[in-house]
Amino acid sequence: MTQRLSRSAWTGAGPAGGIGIVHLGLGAFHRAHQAVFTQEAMRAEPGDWGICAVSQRSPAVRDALAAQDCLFTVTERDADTDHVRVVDSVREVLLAPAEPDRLTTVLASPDTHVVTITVTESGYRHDLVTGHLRADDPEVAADLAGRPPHTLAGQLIRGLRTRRAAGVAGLTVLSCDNLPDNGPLVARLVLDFCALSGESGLAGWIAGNVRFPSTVVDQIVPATTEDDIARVTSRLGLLDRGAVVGETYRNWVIEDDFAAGRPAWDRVGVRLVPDIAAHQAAKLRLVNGTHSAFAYLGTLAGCRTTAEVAARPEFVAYAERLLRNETGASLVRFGQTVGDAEIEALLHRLANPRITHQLPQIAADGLRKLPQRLLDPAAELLGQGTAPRMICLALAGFLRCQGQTVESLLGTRPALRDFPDFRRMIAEADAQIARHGVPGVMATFQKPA
Ligand SMILES: NC(=O)c1ccc[n+]([C@@H]2O[C@H](COP(=O)([O-])OP(=O)(O)OC[C@H]3O[C@@H](n4cnc5c(N)ncnc54)[C@H](O)[C@@H]3O)[C@@H](O)[C@H]2O)c1
Ligand SMILES: O=P(O)(O)OC[C@@H](O)[C@@H](O)[C@H](O)[C@H](O)CO
Repeated sequence: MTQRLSRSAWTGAGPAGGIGIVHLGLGAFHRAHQAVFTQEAMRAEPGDWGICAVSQRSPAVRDALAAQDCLFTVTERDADTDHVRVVDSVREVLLAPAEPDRLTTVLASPDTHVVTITVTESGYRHDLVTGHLRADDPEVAADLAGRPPHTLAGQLIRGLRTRRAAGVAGLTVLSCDNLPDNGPLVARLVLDFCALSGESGLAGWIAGNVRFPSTVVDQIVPATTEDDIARVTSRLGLLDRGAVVGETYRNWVIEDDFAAGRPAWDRVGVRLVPDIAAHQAAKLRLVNGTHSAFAYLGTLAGCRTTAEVAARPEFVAYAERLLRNETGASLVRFGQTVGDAEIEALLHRLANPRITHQLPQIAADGLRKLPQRLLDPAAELLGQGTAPRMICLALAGFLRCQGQTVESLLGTRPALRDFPDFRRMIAEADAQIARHGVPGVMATFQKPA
């Protein structure tokens, strides 16, 4: 039997120093992205920035990493080669529902200066229109009633309440989920929680001591497969059940507004900027908007992965129009233009045949993803008198794939109801798909040979 990855089996790991970061949401993305940047930052500038990484629901990743002294591999995979590294920046793993008191203790520790978050769009439990905490969510209500918390806001509040009571200084909370204004969103949710629990003193302390910078994260990291684990095991000679695989491209932009210390992320390629709005809109609209369009239209055309979609010239021609004339053109509001080289580079990323990003993973939870990815640019184009026809095709694909109604889609961005033409364009796109099928509609975008 192959020996398991561990600190005794793998001698290349760095010293197991102290914890300075708590990460909520121990999924694939955190391991490939923030954990790698943090490892590199600690190599560039040593410090106690080890991560206590918290599984929110399932014990699987916690158990896998706990059996490996928290070590795991990240494979950065391009079209030809794999670059494998062992990551040692995670120093403790927890399962939140099983160890709520340990989670509170580490959130309240004076050594903890940063909390990072990747709990997916649905993990915030916010109202899509108001952006406020959904007090009617049963999990939020149960946390408010005083059980050991299960929700993001409940967990943060319990830690911050304990921190304040112990006289410990504030910290920085960094959402790394694909949500617009993700910093203010988390700030609003914790302050809403305080308002609902009647803790105005705590709310005042949070407003004065805790910072919530927004971030933009970018790296395609699909769910790990058994084949990925088998490959890395044969390469390393050690079994790694915590392995993750991602593309070689990796980007992180953070609004420069920290409460206290942080790892030397700026020394390893992380950009700290005064204003993140343009970076955020560009990433959500170009990368995630194209991903969503491919997920719905590609599924209807019988594809299973983004690479299969991006290998079809008619889809590439469609995406070029989407990116150039619509999602890219909408960035003018942020003072940005999108050139051919950028479009080509993005489509090259999506076409990587060795990254098997399953379309259902991207397609899931569309009502929580599409507003920032495709509806906001559509609204801005409509406001300028431009018809967002490529976006409407993607939305028609979404409605068909997920059995949703236009009403539920527009309910996420009610201002779009002011554009009756928008409904008509989505209906026309749907009629085109009904008449010709997605491959037939896509074929109309292909340049003549
Ligand atoms: N994977 C990527 O390519 C990628 C790239 C950029 C950003 N992200 C961001 O990271 C998020 C997570 O991606 P991942 O690949 O790690 O996914 P994953 O499925 O591997 O992990 C998701 C994590 O979120 C937690 N979670 C899911 N639903 C939750 C809920 N309702 N409440 C609380 N916790 C919940 C899970 O327990 C798990 O820890 C994405 O949704 C996205 O916002 C991912
Ligand atoms: O992870 P989600 O659900 O927010 O969206 C799926 C993908 O579009 C996304 O994860 C991308 O891979 C990523 O955002 C690229 O940086």
